[in-house]
Amino acid sequence: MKEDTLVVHEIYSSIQGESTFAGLPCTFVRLTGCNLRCSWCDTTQAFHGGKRMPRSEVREKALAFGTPLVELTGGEPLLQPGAIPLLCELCDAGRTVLVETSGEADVSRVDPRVHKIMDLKAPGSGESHRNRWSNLAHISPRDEIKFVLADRADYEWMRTVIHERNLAQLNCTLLASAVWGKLSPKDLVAWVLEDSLLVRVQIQLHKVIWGAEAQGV
Ligand SMILES: C[S@@+](CC[C@H](N)C(=O)[O-])C[C@H]1O[C@@H](n2cnc3c(N)ncnc32)[C@H](O)[C@@H]1O
Ligand SMILES: Nc1nc2[nH]cc(C(=O)O)c2c(=O)[nH]1
Ligand code: SF4
Ligand SMILES: [Mg+2]
Repeated sequence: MKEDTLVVHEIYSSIQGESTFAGLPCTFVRLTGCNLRCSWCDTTQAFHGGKRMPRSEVREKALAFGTPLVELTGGEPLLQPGAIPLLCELCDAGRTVLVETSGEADVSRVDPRVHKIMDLKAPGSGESHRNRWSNLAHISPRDEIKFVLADRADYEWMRTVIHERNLAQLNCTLLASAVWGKLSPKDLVAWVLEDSLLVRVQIQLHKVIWGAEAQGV
């Protein structure tokens, strides 16, 4: 069955660099392939290649790192049918499980125990038209919606989306992140304070620690 194998770019442990889990030891399972091409994507190396592995092997390799926290990312992890049962099995194994997803893929079948970290792609990504707005119906208070912003226009788009889609009613964390090297976090913080906007500004911690070019961290 096509759910029995996964094409994997890498499996490694590091410090979680994003979301409200930032700073915690975490094992990352990064799947290969993505159907979007965000202009500023920092993981283009995961678009192609990878190694096809039995799902059981992916699971056991991830669990063997021993961290209580495990994240499935990519590429776009939810493009592979095996991602859904893998997330479920990692939860069954007692781990806190995160999935980092683009917001284009359907999240309705993700196990409710999983914390979904879902991007809403702003215009600067070039992929804003791909946002699957119906995904918002599957966001619970344990999930996090992330905006990665390239400029002031993206910030204003986020502000409009938060108000017009009434995202506060979802009771989930709203993350605002600057595209690394493009938008100054200082500017982002100033705008957030000016508007008293209820978002959590985040900095990609792994890039502060190891630099923007480091891979496998
Ligand atoms: C590489 S993506 C993989 C998961 C999924 N495809 C997605 O877009 O959420 C992981 C996260 O890194 C963020 N990201 C990618 N490039 C970035 C950059 N240059 N600066 C800040 N965040 C970036 C994405 O927006 C996403 O939240
Ligand atoms: N350390 C670290 N934390 C991360 N959190 C989300 C990441 C991702 O690429 O999805 C990521 C990553 O690439 N590295
Ligand atoms: S959806 Fe994620 S992996 Fe795909 S291009 Fe955008 S940031 Fe990169
Ligand atoms: Mg990353």
